[in-house]
Amino acid sequence: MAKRKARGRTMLDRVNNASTSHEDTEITPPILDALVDSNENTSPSNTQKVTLLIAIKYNKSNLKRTTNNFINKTSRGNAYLEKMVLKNSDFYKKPCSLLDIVVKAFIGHIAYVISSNGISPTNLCQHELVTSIVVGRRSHVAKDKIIEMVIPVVLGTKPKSSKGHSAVLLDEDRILIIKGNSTSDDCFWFLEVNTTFVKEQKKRFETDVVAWSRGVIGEAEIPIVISGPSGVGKGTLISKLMEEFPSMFGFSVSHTTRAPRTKEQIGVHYHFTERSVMEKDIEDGKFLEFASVHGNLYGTSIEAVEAVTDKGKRCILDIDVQGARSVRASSLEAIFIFICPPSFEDLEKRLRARGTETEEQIQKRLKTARAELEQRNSPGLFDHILVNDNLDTCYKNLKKLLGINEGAETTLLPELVEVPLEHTVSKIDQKILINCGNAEEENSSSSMFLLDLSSIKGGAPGRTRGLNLHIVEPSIYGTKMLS
Ligand SMILES: Nc1nc2c(ncn2[C@@H]2O[C@H](COP(=O)(O)OP(=O)(O)O)[C@@H](O)[C@H]2O)c(=O)[nH]1
Ligand SMILES: Nc1ncnc2c1ncn2[C@@H]1O[C@H](COP(=O)(O)OP(=O)(O)O)[C@@H](O)[C@H]1O
Repeated sequence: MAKRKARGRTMLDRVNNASTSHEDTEITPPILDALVDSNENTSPSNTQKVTLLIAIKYNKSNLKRTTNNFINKTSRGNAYLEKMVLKNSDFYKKPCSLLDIVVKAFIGHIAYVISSNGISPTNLCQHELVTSIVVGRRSHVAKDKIIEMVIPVVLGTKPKSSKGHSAVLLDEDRILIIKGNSTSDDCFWFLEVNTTFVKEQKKRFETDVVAWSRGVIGEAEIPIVISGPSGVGKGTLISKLMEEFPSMFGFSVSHTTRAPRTKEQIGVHYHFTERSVMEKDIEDGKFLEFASVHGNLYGTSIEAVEAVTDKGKRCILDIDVQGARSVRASSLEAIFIFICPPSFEDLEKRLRARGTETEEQIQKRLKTARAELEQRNSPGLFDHILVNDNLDTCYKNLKKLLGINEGAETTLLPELVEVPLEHTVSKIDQKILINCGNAEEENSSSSMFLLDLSSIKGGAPGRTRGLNLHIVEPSIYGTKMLS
């Protein structure tokens, strides 16, 4: 540790010395000066795949830089340093708080600035991680290095307040953010900048888009989409599954504009909402899918799916066939099951016996049901079709295809560990070494973790699953797996 620190200082000094002329440059938001341009010796000849991350602490009184810690890694072995200069410009509506830690990652010509504390022109979220994206077109660089700044549309639930974080550029698609002072269930976040989902959203919004996805330790299974005509027994089957395996499954609570039924609870069965509110949220990209069913709007919010995954549970979605089609077309990986009635007459009987709809509504549902039943064999849409004739038999078949054995164990949540504010990270292929030891102690072995990202799945919209976290035990040159 001590060695790494000393080497870092030397490299930073070199850049400082090589570029002192930039010290006084007045810099436009967001306060970046890509000094690397003036220092070709340390910058790679072309900057297509370079990671550069520096965390700097700023002092409230005079905003002087004090280098706290930096990590310098490149995916090609090339390395260059870049310095950030922070000026107390008009850009800041308020003075910097005591410690602002800024982390920046370059992907090609784009610099992603991830700040802990309000480094954003809007400066709205003082205590939230705020994402700004800065596009610096280095080929057109004149005096001022940064010629364009873009605040992207930020999708997904953001990480909550953090005093500091480090970051690792994983590939050209996503940046891993490690929050300090957090436990491992809320510590690992992915800022997706160019994944398939983000690319789709960029087209949709016609602007820059980034998306947050929380990393979940362990092998959470992919979500289950259950579809089928109204009254076939979807809700009944889902309730049985959740009652028998409460720690294994969680229900994605949809939004709907329809009125609640007598026994339905807000936030449990549905989030009942106004059409105008829901339409605005859809417009803002908060929904994974939505559809107009029987004259009402129904939709699955990204947050609804994330809320289940965050609890380490497997998410179940009860959605209509249009919704299933949208999810299939999206980047959310899932298993798709269609529940079929033994006959149309049985379906009608069940709908009537349920007694929750007026005759007019029943007629609407039956009409839709015919169309839905026709689509069950639509190529590539459903993975399984289950006939719900005898309820117990159908339930057994459902459990079988989900791979649940009789008397299955409930899911064990992984042991939690804490990553402190002060930590360093390094990356070797898909493995991230997180050193939380005291920098002054050479053999601070007690808090070193290895985060293995080689089997990650999912991602925005929704969580990134399959992270494996190990405690590194240098004394025996081994690791202990936590997930
Ligand atoms: N696309 C989509 N469909 C949904 C969603 N939530 C519920 N649905 C579907 O909307 C339809 C009507 O649901 P509901 O009003 O609860 O009536 P029920 O199916 O007769 O109990 C059903 O086919 C549900 O699967 C959703 O979030 N998205
Ligand atoms: N296999 C079955 N045989 C007879 N009735 C059933 C069966 N499965 C469900 N039901 C009943 O049918 C009605 C509709 O079921 P429900 O779960 O509400 O359907 P959905 O959620 O698909 O609209 C309910 O009254 C339920 O008790």
